[in-house]
Amino acid sequence: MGLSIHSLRKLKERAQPIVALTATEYAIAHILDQAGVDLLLVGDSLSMVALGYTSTLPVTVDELLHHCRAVRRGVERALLVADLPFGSYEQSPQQAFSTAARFLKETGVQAVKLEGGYPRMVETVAFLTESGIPVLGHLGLTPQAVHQLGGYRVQGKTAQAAERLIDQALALAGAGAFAVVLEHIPHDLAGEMSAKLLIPTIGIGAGPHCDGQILVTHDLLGLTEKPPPFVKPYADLRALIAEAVGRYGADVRAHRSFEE
Ligand SMILES: Nc1nc(=O)c2c([nH]1)NC[C@@H]1CN(c3ccc(C(=O)N[C@@H](CCC(=O)O)C(=O)O)cc3)CN21
Ligand SMILES: CC(C)C(=O)C(=O)O
Ligand SMILES: [Mg+2]
Repeated sequence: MGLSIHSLRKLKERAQPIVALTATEYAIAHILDQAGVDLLLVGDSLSMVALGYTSTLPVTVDELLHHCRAVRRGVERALLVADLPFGSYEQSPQQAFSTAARFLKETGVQAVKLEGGYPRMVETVAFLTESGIPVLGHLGLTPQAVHQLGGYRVQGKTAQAAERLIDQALALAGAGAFAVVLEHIPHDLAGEMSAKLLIPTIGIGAGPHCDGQILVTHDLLGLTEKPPPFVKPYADLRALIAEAVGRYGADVRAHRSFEE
């Protein structure tokens, strides 16, 4: 049996950090799952890293469903979560339910993530969880609101904004969210929120005091041309791929055998 939302809660209770990453397709997802990642998110960031758009806004429900089906075939152990894309859930709890139900029915993901909090998304999270759909919250830098926020800046810097984030996180937990992503907020604030909440926090650019961490896999592996400033690169696959392809090209052009 793979991990469930309850396994994540137990990890928090035992003070064991949750390891999370994004997944976009079958082959890499299989490697990440076998490597022991606890949670895999088919994030709408694939709009940028896999589809080449300049924001997360253009990716459609049908495109994300396609990626979720591919990832699902590669994942046995990790809890599999799908981002609900911009425009597919904000109108009403009913719209969110219809979209989320498609993800669960058509792809086999176990939960959905949506961005935002007070007051509308709290109501939506309650509606989904009461309908049996686990929801991962997402507060702080919510990239689908990039035009509202005026860029991908740190959020929650003033005392008032910090207070508001804490209130929203508590409200999402009260509405039944099984965990919440905290993106690009001050590290001490993320620590305070992690201590106040019974549900796990999963940070990205939010410091080491969260109950878990998530990164975009393309950033971790060094496949992104200009990754966000909070990413520590663990590999340089761009260089590795360029070098391998260079050697292959040299073999081909020299009529060298490349079969043995
Ligand atoms: N590949 C990738 N990785 C991510 O982590 C990611 C995405 N894409 N797409 C959606 C959002 C966008 N993210 C980002 C992108 C840029 C910054 C960044 O450069 N921040 C600067 C200031 C930018 C500004 O003021 O406009 C900073 O110093 O905070 C932060 C988060 C995080 N998310
Ligand atoms: C990085 C995470 C939190 C995300 O929302 C995404 O990849 O779309
Ligand atoms: Mg996302």
